[in-house]
Amino acid sequence: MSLEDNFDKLTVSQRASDHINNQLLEKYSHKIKTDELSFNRAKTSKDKANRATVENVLDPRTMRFLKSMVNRGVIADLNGCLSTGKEANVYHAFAGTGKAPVIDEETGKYEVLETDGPRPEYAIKIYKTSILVFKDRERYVDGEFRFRNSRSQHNPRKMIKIWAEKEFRNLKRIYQSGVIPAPKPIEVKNNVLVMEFLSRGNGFASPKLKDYPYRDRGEIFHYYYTMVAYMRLLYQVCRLVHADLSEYNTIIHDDKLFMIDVSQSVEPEHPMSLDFLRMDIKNVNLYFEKMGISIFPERVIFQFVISESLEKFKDDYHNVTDLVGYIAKNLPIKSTEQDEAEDEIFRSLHLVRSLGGLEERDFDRYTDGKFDLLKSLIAHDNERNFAASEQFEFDNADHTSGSGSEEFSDDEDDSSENDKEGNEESDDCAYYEDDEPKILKGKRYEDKDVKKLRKQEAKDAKREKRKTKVKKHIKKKLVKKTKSKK
Ligand SMILES: Nc1ncnc2c1ncn2[C@@H]1O[C@H](COP(=O)(O)OP(=O)(O)OP(=O)(O)O)[C@@H](O)[C@H]1O
Ligand SMILES: [Mg+2]
Repeated sequence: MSLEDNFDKLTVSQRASDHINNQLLEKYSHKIKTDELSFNRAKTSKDKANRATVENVLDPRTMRFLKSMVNRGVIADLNGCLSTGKEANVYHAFAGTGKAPVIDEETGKYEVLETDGPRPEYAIKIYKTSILVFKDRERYVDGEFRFRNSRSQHNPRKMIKIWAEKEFRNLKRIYQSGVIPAPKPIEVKNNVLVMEFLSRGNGFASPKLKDYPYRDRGEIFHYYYTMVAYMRLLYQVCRLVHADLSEYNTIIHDDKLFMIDVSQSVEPEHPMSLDFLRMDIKNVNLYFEKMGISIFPERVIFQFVISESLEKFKDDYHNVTDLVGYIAKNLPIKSTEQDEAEDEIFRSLHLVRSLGGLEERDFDRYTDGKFDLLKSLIAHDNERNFAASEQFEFDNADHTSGSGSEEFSDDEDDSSENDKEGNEESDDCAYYEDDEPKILKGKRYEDKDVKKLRKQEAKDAKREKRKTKVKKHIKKKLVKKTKSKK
C-alpha cells in the first residue's frame, strides 16, 4: 500500500487522544469558529470544531501552529470560515495585540487583551493537510524544481508547507512591488498563511470580481483594461505569471482590483510560464466576453505582456493608469473571423522561450517544412528570449526563420547547494517586516533565498532542456539549409 494510502488511513486512536495536540484542540476549540462567518451567531459548539478536523483543516498540528500565533499575539481568534476551497479554507480573524494573551488558570481559556481602536482583520488561509496528491497542481509541481527531487514529493505535509511558503513569497513580492494591489502578507507557518483581510465592513469580505456589481459598462471596460495591464506589470515588474488568474482570484476592494491566490504563480523562467500566461489571458478574455464587452485578440495581449518596450508608449511603465490609457488607445479589438482563427492558431502554438527550448521533434518538423518559427509574436526587443514554433504551413513570406545562433547559456554559475530539507517540526515561519513597500528594481533586491531558488530552478530547467538539446553542428546544418533555400 503506498504511503499516500497509509497516510489516509491514519486515525487518532483513543489513547492518542490524551496527546498534547488533542488537549490543545480541547483548550482552544472554543475560540475556533469554523462555520460560515457571522458575528451574531452563537459560539461554535465543540463538535463543529471537531468537524473542522474531519475536514482535515484544523488537525492537531495545525492547531499547534495557530496556538503559537495566538501566544505571540499575532492573531486573536478565528471568527469563522470565509471560504472552503479544494486545497484550502480561508478564515476570518482579528489581529492579536502583539503580546501573549492572558490565560485564565481555572478555565484554561485565554482572553485577548483589549486594544484601543479598531483591530486589524486578517484572512487566514489554511491548506488542507489531507491532500495526498496535488491533483491539477502536478504541472506546477513538476515545473517547480523545488519539488522535483526533494523528498517532499512523497511527503504531502512538506509539499503543502513549501506550497504555502511559495504563496507567501509571491504575495510579498507583489505587495512589495507597489504596482499591483494585493493583501499584505503577515506570516506563514507551515500550512497556515496569515494576510490582510480585504473587508467591505462588518467583517464581510470585499467581493470577488465575479460577484462585483458593476455600476455601468464603462466600469467593465475599466476592469478589463486594468486586468490586462496587471498581467503585464506582474510579468515585467514582479517577474511572475499568476497561472490561475480569473474572476475568482481577483477581489474589488476600495475600487481597486486586488490579486490573490498566488500559490501556483511561477517565474518567467519556469518551463511552462508562457503556457500558463496564455491560459490566464484566455480565462480573462472568456469572462469579459461573457460580460458583453469587446475584447482584444489573445495573441495581442500576449505580446503586450511579454514585450519589454511598447511602441509609441512614452509614459511610466510602472503606472497602471498610463498602461490602461495606452491599452484603450492602441490595442486592436478582436472583430473578424480572421482574428478568431489566428487566436486558434495561437492557442495551439508550442511556445518555447528560445531556439534552445525546441526539441528534436521540432527540428524534424522544421526540416519537413511543417512549421516555421513565428516572428510576428516576437516583439522586436523580445526576440532574444522568445520564439514560437507553429505546427501550421505558412504561406506569407514575412515569417522568417529564427536566428540560428541562439545559444542556451547553460553554464549557470550557481553555487547554491540543494534545498535544505526543513525538518517537519521546524518552527520556522516567515513574516513580513513592516517596512514601506518598495518598487522592486530587477533581481538586485530580491531576497537571497528567492535568488537561490530562482538560480536553482533555472539551472535545473536548463539541465532538463539540455537532455533534448540539438547538437550545434545539426543546428548549423539546418540554418545553412534554410539560407540556401531562400
Ligand atoms: N485576503 C483576503 N481578503 C478577503 N477575502 C479573501 C482573502 N483571501 C481569500 N479570500 C476569500 O477566500 C476565497 C478563497 O481564497 P483563495 O482563492 O486564495 O483560496 P483557494 O484555495 O484558491 O480557494 P479556491 O480553491 O476556491 O480558489 C477567495 O475567493 C476570497 O473570496
Ligand atoms: Mg482561488
